[in-house]
Amino acid sequence: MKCDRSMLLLYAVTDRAWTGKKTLLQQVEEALSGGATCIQLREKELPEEEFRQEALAVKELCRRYHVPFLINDNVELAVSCGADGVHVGQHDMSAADVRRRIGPGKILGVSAQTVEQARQAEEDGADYLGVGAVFSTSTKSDADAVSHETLQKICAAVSIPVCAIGGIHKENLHLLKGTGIAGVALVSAIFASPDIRKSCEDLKKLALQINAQDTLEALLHTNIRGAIFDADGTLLDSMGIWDTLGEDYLRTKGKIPRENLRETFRDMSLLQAACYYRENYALTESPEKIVEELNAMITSFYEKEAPLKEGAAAFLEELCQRNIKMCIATATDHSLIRAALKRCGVLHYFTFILTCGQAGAGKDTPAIYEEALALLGTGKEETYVFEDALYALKTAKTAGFPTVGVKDPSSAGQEREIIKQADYYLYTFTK
Ligand SMILES: Cc1ncc(COP(=O)(O)OP(=O)(O)O)c(N)n1
Ligand SMILES: Cc1ncsc1CCOP(=O)(O)O
Ligand SMILES: [Mg+2]
Repeated sequence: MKCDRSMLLLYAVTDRAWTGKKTLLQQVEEALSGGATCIQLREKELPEEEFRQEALAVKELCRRYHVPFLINDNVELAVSCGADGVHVGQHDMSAADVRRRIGPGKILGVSAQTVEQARQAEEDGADYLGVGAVFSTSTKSDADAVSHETLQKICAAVSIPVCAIGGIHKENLHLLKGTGIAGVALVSAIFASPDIRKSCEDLKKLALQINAQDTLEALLHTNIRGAIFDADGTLLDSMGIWDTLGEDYLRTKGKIPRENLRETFRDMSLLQAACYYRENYALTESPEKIVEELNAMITSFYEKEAPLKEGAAAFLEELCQRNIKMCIATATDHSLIRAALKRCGVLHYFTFILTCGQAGAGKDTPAIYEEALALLGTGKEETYVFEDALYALKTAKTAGFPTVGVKDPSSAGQEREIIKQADYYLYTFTK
């Protein structure tokens, strides 16, 4: 029995701290009946012979449920009792030595906290990685913290499946959405629960939802029939223009910007920004002329530069192959978005471009999404709204649309909330 991604979906790692009136064997059976997809026997203090007897009993139980049975740390016991595999960490026997000892047919799980360790483990013959602690945990006092960014990087760096571990429970499991993990490994959320079977059932449902086997892949297997895409920050890597536009403009006038002018575009209209530059940098042009020149720079950016996000073209093609109707819903000028999408070679995927101007309202109300939906002619529950901005995503979600959050640096401060709110979260369009 070798490892595949589905084995890691709901990985129960034992701990006898909470057996109470039950035996560990009974607890493991409850976990199996609740849908655990893998069992790891983790005994840190049990005398060797008791460990062996227990291992044999748990092995038989797992056989009945056709679920892989692994032993933590003790490689010799895993070999002698015929377990399906063994899990070792960075301070245990080296992965390469374990692989030599157990042979090619047994499952080898290795803990990794960094990309380097992950790559090394794969090279040494690991079948899967356990990465954590991804949240704070009191189950393992010496566990190093692993950020979600590192978890995501590890998933992208290796081709073996990865499960997250450490402090995961029902309330925070969704935060792992989109990291690329195949599943979650849990100790206390399962074995400290008064109703292990029910907890496993609930956790498995959540794990299935966030299982980013590939979020893109998962999305394609939903009921999706229509897709409403925001443009800036979602399909186009265009938000950066606002960071530099003010400074770039002043430089064209031979002025040296004294400050970061990003706020002038975030908090002011173009006309207000023009007046601000005029007053603070002694420009002689009228505010209207400055607006015209700023607009020319913006137009040039969309017409000549604004790039498509990596992988977006291939994703749109996949949606198109599946006959999914697509449109754009944007607050930006129609002609600018059209020009950028045309230059990037993806305009033909969209039935139409709808702007907030045309809908008569911004994305703080659902008018644009409702109008786009009516024009697409698909059902609301099968029409997914793709947005990078939290406020827009919330509007669509509140209006009853399934939502897909798309990562963009401009929304970095809101990322956690977007992940929480969105039904799916795309860190990237690349597979
Ligand atoms: C699935 C899984 N992932 C990680 C670990 C941790 O292993 P390790 O770092 O060796 O720590 P201990 O569990 O031995 O205390 C694990 N056991 N399982
Ligand atoms: C074994 C292990 N490895 C990293 S964190 C951890 C403990 C996980 O336990 P819990 O799920 O109760 O936080
Ligand atoms: Mg260990």
